[in-house]
Amino acid sequence: MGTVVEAANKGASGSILQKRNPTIVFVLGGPGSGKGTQCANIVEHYGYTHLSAGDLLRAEIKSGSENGTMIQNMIKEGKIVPSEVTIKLLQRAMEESGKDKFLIDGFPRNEENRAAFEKVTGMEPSFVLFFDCPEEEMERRLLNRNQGREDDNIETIRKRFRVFLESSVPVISYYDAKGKVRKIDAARPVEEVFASVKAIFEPKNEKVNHYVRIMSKLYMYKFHFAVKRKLISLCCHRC
Ligand SMILES: Nc1ncnc2c1ncn2[C@@H]1O[C@H](COP(=O)(O)OP(=O)(O)OP(=O)(O)O)[C@@H](O)[C@H]1O
Ligand SMILES: O=c1ccn([C@@H]2O[C@H](COP(=O)(O)O)[C@@H](O)[C@H]2O)c(=O)[nH]1
Repeated sequence: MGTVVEAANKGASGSILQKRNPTIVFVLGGPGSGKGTQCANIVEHYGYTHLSAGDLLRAEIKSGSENGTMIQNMIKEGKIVPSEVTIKLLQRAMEESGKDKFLIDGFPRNEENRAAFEKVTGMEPSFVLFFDCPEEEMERRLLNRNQGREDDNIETIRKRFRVFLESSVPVISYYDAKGKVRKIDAARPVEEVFASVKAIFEPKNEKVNHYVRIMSKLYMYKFHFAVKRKLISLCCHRC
């Protein structure tokens, strides 16, 4: 049995998902910046499927998998779980969902995660949503989160901040150089942050709304199908 990257090299992986040509948005930001909170809002308003890499890893521990102890130790230390493990979980969740619009929250955590994901799945994110928040605010939020997470203690939180700066910020810089980062000031109240998030997701909605409006108008006028297609292509050149 080889690694997921070896499987990708043999062309054995990524194909089912790739065929569906899914939209992928990576949601990044420091621990406690509010990624999960805002993802829930995006799911509600824009119909994305939310996949939190951290949640998938925690579920893997609970399932009693052979990797459980290793994952638990990594999380306790704020370290990054090997790409193989996280990518397999993400791929499985995407495939099993049957959906085609994903918010991948808290991944990729380092350059190796990023390169392996792109190689294994053959897919890149449409864009990266980056929640920018000062450490003091993130620390306050994590210490008040109260969800019984083993890594929400001051010692692990400090380690997670260091890993974020050293390993995850370079991933954000990589996508920034490609013009794919949408940065949000996450130090504001939840509703204000979501107003900025909406502004990023709205243009796509506009495009769909525009198409739906045209279709319903043409349906009303009972045009011949070929004429409808021509009119849509002329009218939707901006889509
Ligand atoms: N804008 C905000 N203002 C104040 N509190 C917030 C805000 N956004 C989220 N919170 C709270 O901060 C805590 C952390 O938020 P959340 O779990 O969404 O962060 P996260 O970035 O997903 O964290 P992690 O990376 O550790 O999983 C939660 O208790 C949440 O209710
Ligand atoms: O891609 C990932 C995502 C998470 N981890 C580990 O899990 C914890 C908690 O992650 P959250 O995103 O805060 O839920 C993180 O500190 C890592 O130890 C990972 O290794 N890889």
